[in-house]
Amino acid sequence: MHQMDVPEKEPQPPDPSPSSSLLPLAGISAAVVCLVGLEELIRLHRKRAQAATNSNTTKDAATAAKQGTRPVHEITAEERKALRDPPRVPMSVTESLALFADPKVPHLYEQWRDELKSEVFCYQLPLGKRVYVCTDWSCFPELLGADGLEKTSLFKSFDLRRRGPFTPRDVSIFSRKTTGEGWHPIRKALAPAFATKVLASKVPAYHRVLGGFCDALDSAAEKGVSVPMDQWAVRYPFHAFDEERNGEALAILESVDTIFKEFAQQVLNPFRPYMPWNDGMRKFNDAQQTYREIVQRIYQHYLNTPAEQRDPTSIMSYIHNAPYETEFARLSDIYTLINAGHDTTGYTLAWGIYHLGSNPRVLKKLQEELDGASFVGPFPTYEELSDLKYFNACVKELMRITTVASNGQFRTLDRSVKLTSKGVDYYIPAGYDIAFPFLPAFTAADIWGDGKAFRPERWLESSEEQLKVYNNVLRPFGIGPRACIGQNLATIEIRLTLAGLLRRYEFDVTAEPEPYFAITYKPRGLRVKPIRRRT
Ligand code: HEM
Repeated sequence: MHQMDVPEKEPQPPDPSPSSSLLPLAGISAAVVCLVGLEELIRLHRKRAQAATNSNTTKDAATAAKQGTRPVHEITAEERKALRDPPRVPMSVTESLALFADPKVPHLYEQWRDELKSEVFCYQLPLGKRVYVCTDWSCFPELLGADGLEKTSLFKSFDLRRRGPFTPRDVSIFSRKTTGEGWHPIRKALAPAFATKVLASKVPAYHRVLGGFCDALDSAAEKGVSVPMDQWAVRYPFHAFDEERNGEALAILESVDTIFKEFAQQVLNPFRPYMPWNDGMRKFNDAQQTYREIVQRIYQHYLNTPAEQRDPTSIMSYIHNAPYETEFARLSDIYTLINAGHDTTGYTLAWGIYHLGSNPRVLKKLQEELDGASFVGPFPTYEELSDLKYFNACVKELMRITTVASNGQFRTLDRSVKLTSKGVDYYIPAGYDIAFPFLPAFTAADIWGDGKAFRPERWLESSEEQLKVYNNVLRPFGIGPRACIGQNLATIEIRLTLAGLLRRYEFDVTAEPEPYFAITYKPRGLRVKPIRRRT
């Protein structure tokens, strides 16, 4: 039997214990570095990035052409004069600090856009950091497409952390560089696992998971009690690896808040990973330790399965066979796929139940369509759902109005760019991060009219021209080479589960959700009472 050599062979972690005699010294040094030197370091770094982009334009273009990577057009001093600086959100340092701890950021993008009357703007963070924001979807393809910007290095914070030195070869598919070595071979090796044909062949397994969800809802319905749907919906997504390990996956998700909080802190202070005495870092490290063990168990379970019993088309088999540079990167991908796959689909389902539970008119129409369709088994299959027009419109509307990846795509400006929005040419300087949030674009009044209303009819009654615009804007899985690898899995999962549940139950919303952003956009606190339908 193949035994895993991770993490036994890993270097031991630096001792995070507060009793270390070096701790006070380390604390003082880090504090000095953080408080005095950090701003200067960041300023110098930005200056260097800017100078490098300015002086290396021709060299970069030649190298890029040679390597098959993107060419870089740098803005000349002459061009720069004609460009406008994006407006800045008026905000004090205290306000910006509070902002990063606030889980409602996606809404602020819309608020700022309206207050500043501009789809392109920036906000200042402490320590010389600045984040640019573009809410104008028509600018997305140029900067997120094939020759677009690189993912921000901040995404590394979402990776499984190695004990001891963490190298660029250890990061997951999520945070690897698009242009370097490593990302393409792994992405190519994993992509077949997410082909619709492969996923559709696993529908019987998905139905078993759905059956478990229904058993739990039946029991709640019999007792007449309400259930916390935000928590339940993440419990039942079809597990990316195998049905038995669902509990393990959940344990990872349970501490997603810890990761998010720490991520937000690291945006403000990139030295935090080197401050193991800090309480937030300590919790983060504890969570990471737990995750390393869980992910290791999940992979070991696969390795312990005799080869002839393994499903060669499972995601885990593809991970097992992919050409990872380090064994740790393999584990990091298992972790990333659980994180990226479970929480997103789970909360989309929870939002779906909320929207349908609180829109009796829409639910009635949808249930009439589902009742009128003929399904062979107790739950619909993927193919059986494809022709249900109103159902399809409801799913689209759900992916739009409370899109779970609400903050969209986040990139680093490795060059200065000209961004044209609503007829104005803006200058965005190299060295900063730029956000392309989805929620403002998916609900904008100038595109959707009543964009804040859950109205599936917009997908059925609009002109062809209008639908073309809608479909261009609504890209909840992102665009470009880094768009979501799991979008087919998510789509199948959301469709099968929603149709399966809504044929069987009415959902009485007993507690309204509080929209909450922690990596994804969640209906926190949503409670619903399931009521079995008489069909
Ligand atoms: C409703 C469900 C989902 C939504 C809305 C969603 C959305 C997204 C978006 C917008 C991105 C692009 C991020 C960027 O470019 O910065 C992304 C990337 C990614 N997603 Fe999803 N996702 C969903 C489900 C899934 C599932 C089910 C999986 C896997 C099991 C998954 C795995 C990934 C991975 C690995 C990436 C990074 C791809 C790369 O950088 O090459 N996602 N997702």
